[in-house]
Amino acid sequence: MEKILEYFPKLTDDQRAKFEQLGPLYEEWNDKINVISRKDIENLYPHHILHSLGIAKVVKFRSGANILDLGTGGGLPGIPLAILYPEVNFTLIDGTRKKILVVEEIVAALGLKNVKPMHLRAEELKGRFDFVVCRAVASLDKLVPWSARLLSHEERHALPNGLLTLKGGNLRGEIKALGKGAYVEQFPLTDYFPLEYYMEKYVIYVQR
Ligand SMILES: C[S@@+](CC[C@H](N)C(=O)[O-])C[C@H]1O[C@@H](n2cnc3c(N)ncnc32)[C@H](O)[C@@H]1O
Repeated sequence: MEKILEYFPKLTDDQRAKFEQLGPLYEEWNDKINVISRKDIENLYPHHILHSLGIAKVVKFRSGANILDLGTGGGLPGIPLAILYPEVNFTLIDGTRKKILVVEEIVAALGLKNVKPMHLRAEELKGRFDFVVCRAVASLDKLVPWSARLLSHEERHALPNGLLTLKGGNLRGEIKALGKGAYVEQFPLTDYFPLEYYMEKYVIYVQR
């Protein structure tokens, strides 16, 4: 929790309380349904919650924005972002029913009113969003077409609507495979969180 407070020092009491509740909730649910590597659950805050919030360092979502978390698993990055942005609407989808059950339980326990969990594959979803966010779901050549048809044409952020995905390692091949038509920007997470764990971890932005 200290790392969250260090890099997000302006949290309200309510946000802080909700982030504090996340630890015990994920521990409880991860014992029943594996949504976070059991080896790494002790690093929930510095490795998973802070990682999810990396997206908020790249773009500040505006009040009333609609954000899709594609392949949310147990709610990452969507739940931490929904705590940080209570005035933004989050739709969290996953193709695996039991993972959405965990999201539903955590959202209910936190009393988050701005999160809509749905058991659905991205290819079946209808709707329009300002940004599609995701972590550890698929290669860019899959994520880009899945998200492209779901992005709204109405622009209301400093960054044009697009895909924001958390990825790591050498991404040159994946980015090259998208071809010259795609505008891609790579934001190193060490710019925001100067920690060894975040070396070679990025937010990848692909413009609609
Ligand atoms: C490795 S998990 C990552 C979960 C979460 N984003 C995280 O970082 O903890 C990938 C998830 O993406 C989901 N997924 C993969 N392709 C999908 C698709 N086309 N539509 C919806 N969910 C998908 C899988 O069911 C799985 O739960």
